[in-house]
Amino acid sequence: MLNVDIISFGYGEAEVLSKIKFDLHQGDHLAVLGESGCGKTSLLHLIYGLLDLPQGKISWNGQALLGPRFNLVPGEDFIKLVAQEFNVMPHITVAENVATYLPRLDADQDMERVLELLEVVDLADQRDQMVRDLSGGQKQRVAIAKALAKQPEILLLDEPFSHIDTFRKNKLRRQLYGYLKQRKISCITATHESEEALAFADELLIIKDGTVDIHGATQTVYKQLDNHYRASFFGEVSSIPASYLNKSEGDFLFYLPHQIKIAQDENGFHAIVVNSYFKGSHFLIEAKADGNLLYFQHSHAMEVGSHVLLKVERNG
Ligand SMILES: Nc1ncnc2c1ncn2[C@@H]1O[C@H](COP(=O)(O)OP(=O)(O)OP(=O)(O)O)[C@@H](O)[C@H]1O
Repeated sequence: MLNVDIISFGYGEAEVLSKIKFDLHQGDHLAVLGESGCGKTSLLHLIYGLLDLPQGKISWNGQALLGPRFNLVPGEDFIKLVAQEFNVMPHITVAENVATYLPRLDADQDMERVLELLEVVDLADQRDQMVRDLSGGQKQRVAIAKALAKQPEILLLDEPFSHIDTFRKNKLRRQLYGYLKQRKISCITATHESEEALAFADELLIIKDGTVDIHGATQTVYKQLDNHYRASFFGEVSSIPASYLNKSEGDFLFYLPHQIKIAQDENGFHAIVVNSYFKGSHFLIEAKADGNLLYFQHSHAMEVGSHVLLKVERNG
């Protein structure tokens, strides 16, 4: 089990992370979400041991994970990090890159392992290509295969599919996260991609202003997207005055598009359609209720200026 207890961490005087405490069980997948600059990369680098943590403690199965002050070569054998500036060697082939960390005692066995990993990241056909000739997304996949070669117990992925097109992304995610689950490799991903977090992570951790905004099982967190910051990772957020909803919990309540519906009876609040955006399977309708912009889904485009009566359903 991974135990993270960051009391305080900063670069120099400025504090970047504080009071971040969580455990992650073997084989579980945690997705860390947060706005740019909130400290996701710093968190991964602390866990990996690229940074020293003066106040707090991080350990894996009881063994402290220490920074460069204590560990001349950062990182332990059982933990791998695929950083945003992925670490690949350009002047050797894809297969040779992946084989870098293998024991090299049995060439056939090594090649079998390399091919298995290249299948996971969909690069088997490129195995003899020089890495310098690959695209950014392909290099990123080589870095992932390389990190997996020696079967780590924990894999840290910083924006793992940022360079990869949507077309390929979904298949890769299924293959990679499926492989990690099957091998019980714990995984922490820092990501902006809520879809990936929802579909593949067991737990979500949302960081705000350097500290934990919410942490818990994915579906539990999803049911508690009740502030603007949290909800904004999962779609367009509508801020609706509590008075419209006859509620007294705060000035505004926050809803995602699928939680706002057209009311079929008179029990609703009025809004005026401002725009319709085609989303493929549906339209996203932008409407205004007094000065507040709202977003909801609808099966077809709506005429600009038309009146709608809306209601909300938190679990809709
Ligand atoms: N080496 C450094 N020296 C000083 N400040 C740094 C250093 N690295 C990061 N920071 C600062 O620490 C804060 C957190 O940065 P970090 O890269 O951890 O955020 P992030 O959430 O990963 O951002 P992004 O999503 O944009 O990658 C930022 O304000 C950043 O400017």
